[in-house]
Amino acid sequence: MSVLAVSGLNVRGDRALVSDLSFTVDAGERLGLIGESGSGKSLTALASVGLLPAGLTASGSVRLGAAEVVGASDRVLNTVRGRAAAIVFQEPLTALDPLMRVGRQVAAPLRRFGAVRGRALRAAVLDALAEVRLDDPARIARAYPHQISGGQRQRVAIAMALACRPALLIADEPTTALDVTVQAEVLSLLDGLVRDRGMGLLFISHDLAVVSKVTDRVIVLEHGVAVERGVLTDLLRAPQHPYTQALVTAARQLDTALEWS
Ligand SMILES: Nc1ncnc2c1ncn2[C@@H]1O[C@H](COP(=O)(O)OP(=O)(O)OP(=O)(O)O)[C@@H](O)[C@H]1O
Repeated sequence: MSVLAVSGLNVRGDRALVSDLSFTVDAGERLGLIGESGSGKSLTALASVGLLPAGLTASGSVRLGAAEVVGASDRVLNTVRGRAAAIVFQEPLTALDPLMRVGRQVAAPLRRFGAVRGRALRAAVLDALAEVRLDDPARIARAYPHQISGGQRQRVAIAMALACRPALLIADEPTTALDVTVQAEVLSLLDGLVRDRGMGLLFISHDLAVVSKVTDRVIVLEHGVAVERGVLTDLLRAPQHPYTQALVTAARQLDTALEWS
């Protein structure tokens, strides 16, 4: 069953930003959306949950769980956001309130979706922080976002996204702002959590090497248009579109450079 079904999606501002895009993500399936900066990846993610910025409009169809997102009211969207899909953004501070202790922030979705209170809620917060492999969850829960590292903040953002038990996790460049070692740890964390929970994953990145670590199937976006799609290993072996060929060559060159460094 599809947890997300996008069909003929168009996003427009004063020009076409995403054009006639169609794809599905089934439960337990991982789809990578790859393309350079400005290719429409984030807008696709935002349109999928009905969060396009003001001034942009979507047409076509986005079915998220049981709801049609395109044209839906906020009332309808609020019933699916969080539960049907949760998003992790590149910059974890987007998801975190700088003035609120981490524990209270993680508690909010747990209270809302898990209906737990009091001591059980405090225990659930610590469990959620431990699940994203944060050492000393009690200390992290007491901290303000600026008192923990970028990697720890991204783990907290992941814990908050997962607290709603979403059927689909949308991860928009979740490791781009992190240094390479932390990046690898967070990718392996995401990989394990998605597998354990049987969630669908829509993983967005400009980096083919990163996408190849967590997804099996990819769509290549160029100027808002899907120019190639397929199983990642096939695409790496025999990219068809010139743009995909350029992405694969660039990733190989980087790999070779790293091997030699
Ligand atoms: N609020 C907006 N109003 C007008 N145009 C926008 C708006 N947001 C994004 N765009 C344009 O839409 C296009 C796609 O943007 P999008 O953020 O989806 O790209 P992206 O592939 O996610 O890139 P990046 O990796 O840099 O985030 C870009 O040309 C961008 O300038």
